[in-house]
Amino acid sequence: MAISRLGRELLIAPSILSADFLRLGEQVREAAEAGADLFHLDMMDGHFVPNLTFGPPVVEGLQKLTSLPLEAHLMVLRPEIYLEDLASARMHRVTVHAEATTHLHYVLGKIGSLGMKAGVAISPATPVGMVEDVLDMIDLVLVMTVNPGFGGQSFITHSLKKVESMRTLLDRAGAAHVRLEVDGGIKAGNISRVADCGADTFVMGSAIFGEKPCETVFGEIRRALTSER
Ligand SMILES: O=C(CO)[C@@H](O)[C@H](O)COP(=O)(O)O
Ligand SMILES: [Co+2]
Repeated sequence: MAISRLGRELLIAPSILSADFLRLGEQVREAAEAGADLFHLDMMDGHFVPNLTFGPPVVEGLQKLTSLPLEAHLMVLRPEIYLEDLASARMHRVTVHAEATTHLHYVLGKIGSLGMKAGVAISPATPVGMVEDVLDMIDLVLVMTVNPGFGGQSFITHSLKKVESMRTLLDRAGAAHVRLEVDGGIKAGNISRVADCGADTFVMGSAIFGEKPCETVFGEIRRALTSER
C-alpha cells in the first residue's frame, strides 16, 4: 500500500533475493499482506556480477503466488537474450544495467515492443547522465546504493548525493513519469533520509526478509516515512 509523503507516492519493493526459498510462497504472501507494493526479482548471470540466481521459470511460479506487479532487475550481460522469456512470464517491468549492454537504446526499445515497462539501473560509479537520452523510453531509473551482486551489503553514503543529482536531472527534464528507485542497504533506519533526497521507490531485501516479522518491519518503515521531521 503506497505511502504518501510531500505529495509523492512512495512504493516498497521487497527483493526476494533475501527470502528463504524453501518458504518462498509463505514469505511472499506475508510481505504482500504487510504492505508490499510490488516484488523485485534480482536476476544474476555470474558474469555481470559474481553471483547466480534464477531466471524466467521462477517468475512463472511467482505469478501464481501474488497478483502484485513483478519487476526484474537484470544483472546480466546481453540482457536482450532473456527478454522474450520474461515477456512470456508476464513480467511487468524489466530494468537493465546501463553498464551491461553496448546498445542500451536498442534493448529498451525491445523491452517496450514486447509490451513490458523498461527501467535503467546504474551502478555506484556510473554517472547519472547515462539515462538522460533515454528518459522517454523508460518509467524507472534505479540508482544502485551498493555494488550489484549480493543482498545484505551496507548502504554507500555517497549515494545520497547521487540520488539528489538524479532527482534534479529528472525534474529538469520534466520526467515526472519516471520513478526513482534505490536498491541496496535500505532499512527503516535510513529510508527517510533517502526519501528526502528524492527517491520514491525502495527495494528492500535483508531488512524485510530478515529476523523480524515482515509486519513489524513494514510498521517501522511506515513510521519512518510518515513521522514529523
Ligand atoms: O540488486 C540487489 C543486489 O545486487 C538488491 O536488490 C539486493 O537484493 C538488495 O538487498 P538488501 O541490500 O536490501 O539486503
Ligand atoms: Co536489485
